Amino acid sequence: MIEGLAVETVIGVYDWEREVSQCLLIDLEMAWDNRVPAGSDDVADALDYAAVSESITRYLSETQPQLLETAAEGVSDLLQKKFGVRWLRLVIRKPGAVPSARSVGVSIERGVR
Ligand SMILES: Nc1nc2c(c(=O)[nH]1)N=C([C@H](O)[C@@H](O)CO)CN2
Repeated sequence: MIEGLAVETVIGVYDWEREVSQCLLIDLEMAWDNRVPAGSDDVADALDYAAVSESITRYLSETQPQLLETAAEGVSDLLQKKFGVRWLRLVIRKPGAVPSARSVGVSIERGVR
């Protein structure tokens, strides 16, 4: 699980948004058989949350999508292909995008538990 991962990137549909960096907040739940790393005590058997966090940050910094939906589907594909995650629930929030709301964002669930 990863909660509140802050990623700075260019994100948004308006012209002014293509000129600035904004912060996204990411919450992520992922299915993984934790009995294997618990038995081996080896991070190589675990879903390394540091590596996952770094990959998400790099991916969003490089792709600079317009929509949160595009960002969410791209991150989901990345995690399934690169890390073999078979199920995930992902929330991407864009704080401040709607000033009268505490936060707005998208939530997706992909794969099979
Ligand atoms: N469903 C979405 N609606 C909107 C998005 C989005 O990514 N998904 N983005 C914007 C703008 O970029 C907005 O965040 C600027 O404040 C508007 N609606």
